Amino acid sequence: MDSQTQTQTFHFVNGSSPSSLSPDHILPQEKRPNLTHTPLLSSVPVIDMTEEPHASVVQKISKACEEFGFFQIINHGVPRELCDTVLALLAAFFELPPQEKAPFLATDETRHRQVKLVNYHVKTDGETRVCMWSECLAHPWHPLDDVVHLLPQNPLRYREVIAEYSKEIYVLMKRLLSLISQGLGLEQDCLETKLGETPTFRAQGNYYPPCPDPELTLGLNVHTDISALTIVRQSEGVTGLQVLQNGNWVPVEPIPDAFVINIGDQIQVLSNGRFRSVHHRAVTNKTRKRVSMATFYGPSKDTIIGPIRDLIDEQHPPLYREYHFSEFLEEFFKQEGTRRMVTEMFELKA
Ligand SMILES: O=C(O)CCC(=O)C(=O)O
Ligand SMILES: [Fe+2]
Repeated sequence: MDSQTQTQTFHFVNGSSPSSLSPDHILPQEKRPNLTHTPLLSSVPVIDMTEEPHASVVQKISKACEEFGFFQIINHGVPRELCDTVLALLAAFFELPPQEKAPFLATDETRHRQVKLVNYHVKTDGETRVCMWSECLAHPWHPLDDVVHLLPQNPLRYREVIAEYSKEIYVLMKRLLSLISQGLGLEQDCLETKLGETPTFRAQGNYYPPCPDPELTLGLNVHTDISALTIVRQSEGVTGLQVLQNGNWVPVEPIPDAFVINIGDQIQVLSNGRFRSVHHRAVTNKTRKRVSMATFYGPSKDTIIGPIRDLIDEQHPPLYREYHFSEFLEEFFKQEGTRRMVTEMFELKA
């Protein structure tokens, strides 16, 4: 047994042990992952960020965003040790005794807190809540100065290491936004400008303990990311993230020292549907815990989002209407627990 295998120390924040699957984690038949039907043949493209010429990186990213909405990057310049430390510290936080995690737990009253521990759920038949097999720690990642004192103090180095990681991710995020803009045939700074001067920077650390019966539950329910762009660092050696591709769930295999990048709903709209925000989910596995750190970049509430004018012509009429991002968020919260149809609400019907 290696150090990844056992997770005896993990307890859900409500004190329950992950060694048995309580009824409140069991999904109704039609929402279960159906793992035996997962094809292993194809996965999302892997792009070497140092490849020459530069135009070929732009072209590969653009193709991946059109076809998959997801890709992985290697040789990205972020120190590997730093990323490993982030995941190790996240794991250490979730493996603290429940009473130490409890102050971070979001309740109905505290759900607007900047820093919060969330156990997501799905609402089945209107009211019944099924809990996901995960715990998530959500907080801003940039700028950190205003919130660093609200982040966990245990493990001891969490604040300091997140601050360092945040600097690296900031540089990478801007670089990716520029490459994606170029892939759309736009000026390098176009997407960053359209996403506004005061973007929203949210991070979510996800912890999935080993699960006694992965067929009956999910780590994270099917969703698209409502922001613009996501950078995910995932544990090595454990598969869990799956992406919907032509009606099949395709695993995003962990590649050493890679980041998973995905397009969110706002770039789908800005690109007038050319780049896709794709449904994805996290499944669990029987023997190993899995940890991931997702960092999101999105607009602020008062930013106006709509298809970029340069991408619209007679052959490409606008597919979406313009909206304030606050409207998008309102719709998102209204649809909580149901099938995600937020982007559809802003579609212009021919
Ligand atoms: O755990 C993962 O790899 C996926 C996380 C994710 O989709 C999210 O946090 O939005
Ligand atoms: Fe996601």
